Amino acid sequence: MVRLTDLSFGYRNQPSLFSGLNLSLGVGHIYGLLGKNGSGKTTLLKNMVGLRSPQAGRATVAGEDTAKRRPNVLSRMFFLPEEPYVPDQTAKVFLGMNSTFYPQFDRTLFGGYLEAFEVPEQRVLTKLSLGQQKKFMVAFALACRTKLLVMDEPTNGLDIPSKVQFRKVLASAFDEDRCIVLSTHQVRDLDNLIDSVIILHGGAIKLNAPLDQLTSQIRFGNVSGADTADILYGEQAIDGTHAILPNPEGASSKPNLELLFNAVVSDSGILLDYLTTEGVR
Ligand SMILES: Nc1ncnc2c1ncn2[C@@H]1O[C@H](COP(=O)(O)OP(=O)(O)OP(=O)(O)O)[C@@H](O)[C@H]1O
Repeated sequence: MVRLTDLSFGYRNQPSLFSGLNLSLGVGHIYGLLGKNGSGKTTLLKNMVGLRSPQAGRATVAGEDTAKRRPNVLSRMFFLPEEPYVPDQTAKVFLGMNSTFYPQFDRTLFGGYLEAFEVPEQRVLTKLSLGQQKKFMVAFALACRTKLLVMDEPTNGLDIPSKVQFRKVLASAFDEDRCIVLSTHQVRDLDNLIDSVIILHGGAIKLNAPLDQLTSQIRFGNVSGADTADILYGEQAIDGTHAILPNPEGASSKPNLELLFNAVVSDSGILLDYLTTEGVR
């Protein structure tokens, strides 16, 4: 569905952010793109959807270069920026002007999402609070039912109940024909929501793997004392060492995204080397 091939990009008069980057994303997945502040997540997503043009290499969706901004490609994807712009209009006027670009837009679903987010439908959009504006745009993005949906930091600015609602609504909107990409630097926000993780660090994709494939090869758990010998990565805590371990017996464990992220961006390459050996990366 999405393919970045040997992609290089840097802003004018700045060092290159990516050089020869490759990434392939398929339908039927909700990807979490994780990276530190300033690692280039937004820039990567903008290259993906054609809002920035690669200096070398290609970004394609369904085989077409997104930088060409062809209408038939644009109607199949939706990019929601971190701080979406809303016009000084009512929802009705906004929908009239924008939903026509998306042939699969579903008005009933949209109304249901707004209700779930408790966003009033009659108000002028600029009169909504920033959180309500964001939820309005999330509802619109989901209701467009595009094959590719890319959301940059979708949970930023949402209160805790809204984050819970966001998970529910997104899970209900997902189907096997869609590819959803969510970026965040707040790793915990994506817990129990994504099925695949992409980690961007140092201008490269350090990891791109389904969580079930990861947990078949590694185990997340707490260990203490003598058990620490096998650890691929660990962090000391009050209740022992929160650890990532080899998983030769294929035991099931709940992925700890924060620990995984810290392990991948740490200087220790032990976990990544292990995953390479096990064929997960
Ligand atoms: N329009 C721009 N012109 C020049 N430099 C930019 C521009 N936009 C971003 N940058 C720089 O590119 C780098 C990557 O920025 P980007 O916004 O892609 O990172 P990010 O991972 O999304 O960060 P965050 O998690 O803080 O949102 C940063 O060093 C940033 O200062």
